[in-house]
Amino acid sequence: MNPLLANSTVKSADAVNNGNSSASFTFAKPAAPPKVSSVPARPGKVPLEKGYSQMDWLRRCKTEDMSGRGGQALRRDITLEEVKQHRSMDNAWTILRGKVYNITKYIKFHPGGVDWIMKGAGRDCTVLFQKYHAWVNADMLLKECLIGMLAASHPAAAASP
Ligand code: HEM
Repeated sequence: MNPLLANSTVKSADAVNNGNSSASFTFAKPAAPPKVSSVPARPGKVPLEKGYSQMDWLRRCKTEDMSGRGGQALRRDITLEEVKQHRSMDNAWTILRGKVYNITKYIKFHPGGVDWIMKGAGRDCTVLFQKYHAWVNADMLLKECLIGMLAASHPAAAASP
């Protein structure tokens, strides 16, 4: 009989040593494990296509024009209305802490998957970003995707440095 199993009845060592075969004790039935929801607490990372790791991304950032600025200076006049025009897979901008990024080329590299990052396309993704991964260093990862800053008149522009 396995004493680790619920309600196993075994003779105690004293009982055996004393020849008192009537002494015995019962293991308490362990509490049932807590019910676990089938919905994960966090959505988790998705498998990415070969060649789409964060290391691949950083390597490509050294040679490709990721922002689409084509060497033009950073802008300081981007409005939310303009950002809203860029919310498709092949043309996606987002606002993060007052900065405007062209994330089109990053989409397939996003470790959380395309669907998640597209929720931030054409809008301010700061709240979503903070919710899922406030620790991610977007300044570093999206450095080459920077187009400019939100126009100073926009409330979210206050978050820009
Ligand atoms: C726009 C810039 C974004 C960047 C640079 C970015 C970057 C990343 C990185 C590096 C990870 C992996 C984190 C890890 O290793 O634990 C990740 C995971 C993830 N991201 Fe993003 N992300 C961005 C936007 C978003 C947005 C807007 C959403 C939600 C709408 C989102 C949702 C997620 C989720 C759900 C994961 C999986 C988290 C997990 O591992 O549990 N991301 N992202």
